[in-house]
Order: sequence, then structure tokens, then C-alpha cells
Amino acid sequence: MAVSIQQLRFAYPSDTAKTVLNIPEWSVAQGESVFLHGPSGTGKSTLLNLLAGILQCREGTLEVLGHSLHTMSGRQRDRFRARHIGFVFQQFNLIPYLNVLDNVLLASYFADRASGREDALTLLQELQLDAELCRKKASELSVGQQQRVAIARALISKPEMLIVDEPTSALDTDNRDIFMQLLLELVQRHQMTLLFVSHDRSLDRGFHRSVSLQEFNQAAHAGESI
Ligand SMILES: Nc1ncnc2c1ncn2[C@@H]1O[C@H](COP(=O)(O)OP(=O)(O)OP(=O)(O)O)[C@@H](O)[C@H]1O
Repeated sequence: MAVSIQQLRFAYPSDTAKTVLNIPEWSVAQGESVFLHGPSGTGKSTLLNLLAGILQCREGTLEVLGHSLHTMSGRQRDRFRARHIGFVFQQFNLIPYLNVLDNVLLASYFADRASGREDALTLLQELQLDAELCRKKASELSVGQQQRVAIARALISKPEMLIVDEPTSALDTDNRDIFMQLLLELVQRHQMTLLFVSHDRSLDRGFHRSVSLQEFNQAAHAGESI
């Protein structure tokens, strides 16, 4: 299994009275692509952040790619994420003053799987970003270009799992369709597990499974308190 969750409960330390996630059981198979949707504020980003080890699971079990994240320290989770997970954030989080190529190479450095310039340039080319563009600073790119750099950065260390959080909201329909096609092709070619969050249900074409968080998160129904 790529993801296996049992009896997970999560509340933010700053608001412990509010259970954001209460998931009795949920799993994702290796190589599966899952489109996760649900109304705003129901905990989609929170779930992705737990799966990537950015947030800590304090109650229940959370296994990702066979690793027990619920027993790991913060440092171990950071290392796990750098090695095994590619994460594309809503705001991309590129480093604005570094050029495109260096933004991508920096991620491979942190993963301890240093990929060379050639690998990075090939990947950027696959994502339709040419050599000239790769010399530009991230702050000089369009939103669509930044998005593709963020994907390249997530893929450079050859992660087994790619997590993408609502990445298309700033794009027009044509660019969105091109982006989705590119993403799904890359995921299939590299045989990765994909978890993709969006409000936009029309994007779920091509995924193995489309699921609402409310189907398996009990906290979303009850407005539950611990
Ligand atoms: N850092 C935080 N501290 C406290 N509460 C938070 C924090 N981040 C999110 N929340 C709360 O947790 C709940 C779930 O938020 P989350 O961002 O996971 O929802 P979401 O489904 O991804 O929403 P959206 O679709 O709007 O991005 C919300 O009620 C939110 O207010």
C-alpha cells in the first residue's frame, strides 16, 4: 500500500477543541492516482500535510510507502519527505531569486539523490520549459510556468509519491487542460502514486479514483469536538 490510515484523529495544536480529521480507515494502492475533492475547510490540505510528514500525526496510525510516520521524529519525517515524496504546494513555494534550474537542483540536493544538470534540463524540457527559460529567475515567470517548475522540482528526486495541492486555480481552461495532461503522462511514465487535491471536479478525468474527503472523514459531518 502507498497509504494506509487507521483510526487517525487530528486537531491543530492551536485549536485542540476542533477535530479536523477523524478517519477510521483509508488506503491508497501503489501506483494509484487519486483525485481528492470536498468543500473548503474540510481538511484536504491538512491530510496532504500529514501524508507528507509536514504535520505530525499524534493519534492513530499513518503509514506511507511502508514507513510509519506516526512514530517518526520531525527530523525523520523531513528526511522521509525529501527522499520519497514530491510535493507541489498551492503557492508553489519556489525561491524567487534563484533561476529555474537552481530551484530544481536544490530539491535534488536535499533528497541526497543529486541529479545532474542534464537530468534537470531533460525534465524541464519534458515539461515544456526550454533552456533559455531555465536561466530566468523564478520571480520572472508566468503562473503556468511557475507551476511546471514546481512539478519539475517535485519530480527531480524521483519520488515514489507525488502530492499536488490545488494547483490549477490561477490558470485559464486551456492551460489547465495542458497542465493536467502533462502531469498524468509524467506520473504514468514514472509509475508514481498520485494524490491530487482540487475543488474543480471537472479535472478528475484520467484518474483511477475520485473521492470526496467527506466519504471517509467522519469529522466533516459532525462538526465534531474532542
Ligand atoms: N495552521 C492551522 N491552525 C489551526 N487551524 C487550521 C490551520 N490550518 C487549517 N486550519 C483549519 O483546519 C480546517 C481544515 O483546513 P484545510 O486547509 O485542511 O481545509 P481544505 O479542505 O484544504 O480547505 P481549502 O479547500 O479551502 O483549501 C479548517 O477549519 C481550517 O480553518
